[in-house]
Amino acid sequence: MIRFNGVTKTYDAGRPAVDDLTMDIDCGEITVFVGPSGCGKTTSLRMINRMVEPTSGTILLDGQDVSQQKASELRRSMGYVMQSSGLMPHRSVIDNIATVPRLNGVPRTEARARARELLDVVGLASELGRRYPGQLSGGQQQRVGVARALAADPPVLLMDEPFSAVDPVVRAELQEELLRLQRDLAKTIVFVTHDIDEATILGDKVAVFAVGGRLAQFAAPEEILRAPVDDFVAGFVGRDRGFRHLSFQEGRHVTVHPIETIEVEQLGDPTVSVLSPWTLLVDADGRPHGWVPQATRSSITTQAEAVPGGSLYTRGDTLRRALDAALSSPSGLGVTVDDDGRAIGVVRAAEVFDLIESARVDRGRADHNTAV
Ligand SMILES: Nc1ncnc2c1ncn2[C@@H]1O[C@H](COP(=O)(O)OP(=O)(O)OP(=O)(O)O)[C@@H](O)[C@H]1O
Repeated sequence: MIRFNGVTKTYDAGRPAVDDLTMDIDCGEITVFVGPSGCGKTTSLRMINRMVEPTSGTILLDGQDVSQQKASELRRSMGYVMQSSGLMPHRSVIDNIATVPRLNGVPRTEARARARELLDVVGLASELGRRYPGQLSGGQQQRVGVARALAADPPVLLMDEPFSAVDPVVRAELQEELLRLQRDLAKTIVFVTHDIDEATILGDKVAVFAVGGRLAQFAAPEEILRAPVDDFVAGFVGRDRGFRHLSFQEGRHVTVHPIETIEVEQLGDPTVSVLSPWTLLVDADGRPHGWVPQATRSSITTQAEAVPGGSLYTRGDTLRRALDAALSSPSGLGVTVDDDGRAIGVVRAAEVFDLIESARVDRGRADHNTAV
């Protein structure tokens, strides 16, 4: 566990960058520091590995005061990933990943072999290992940054806005990847971001910092979205918090209705009759490829002429995903797929709303019972 005990950092004589921070960060979880620019997130993170020294207060790592440990050793014992990936441009990807093990005295061949394994762990093809960082995309560089941080198998990973320099699609992939990795590795991860969406997606716990380095709320993301502790947190969490909160409501009970489908090869075949106003176009494996409206059914002969579909809902995923699938679909029907991506039916927005409403009523009752 990492314990901040009344930690204050004042850089100049002025206002503290971090003000009397007291919090416990649990092992094996992702704790996210989030807040507006300049509120002390990075300073707090860097005090954990002594890149920054506190002005007062103590930080304990598994009960040991970090100020009593050698800063260089402490830093090497924790993985650190930052926004710019921080890779050394004149070293190959493999040698970048092998850096810390080499500093720790691991022989070169062993360190490289481990680095190759890590490429696979972070989802990169092994041939990329021979390239230089400048020959990789931004997203690939960030994956290498994660691999490098994992190379010495540290129990603690410090991540400072690691995904903020990549485009939203790559960013979402990297977030998924980090969650997947964490399911296997169960590291203690402290992750800094200014993006509340990223914080609620990744965090087991989220610490919302206010300007002036004050910890405004520290709780599970669901609680922060449902019950922000003050106006600052409510404002920071933003107008969409009701919608975001749906990410924490499971969609197990959403009804999946059957839907008429037509295979790509059947397009333009006059003998294939279609009755529904919207027919789902699928490939030979049953994967969805858009919609065929009844009105234009006879004129559509290729997949490219079909109406593009919305987001897909994987059965059992959250209510947010179910609702998004329905609302983003041109037919108003959210295409639902199984774990292999095969279409199994559709969900309706109105029915998702009914589930949201009954969950709200149940929660109200539970809160009432707790109160009495
Ligand atoms: N080395 C430094 N010297 C002086 N002041 C600093 C230094 N580093 C940070 N600060 C100040 O401390 C405050 C907190 O900065 P910090 O970088 O920790 O915030 P942050 O929440 O991580 O911000 P951002 O999201 O913009 O990175 C800011 O007012 C910043 O200007």
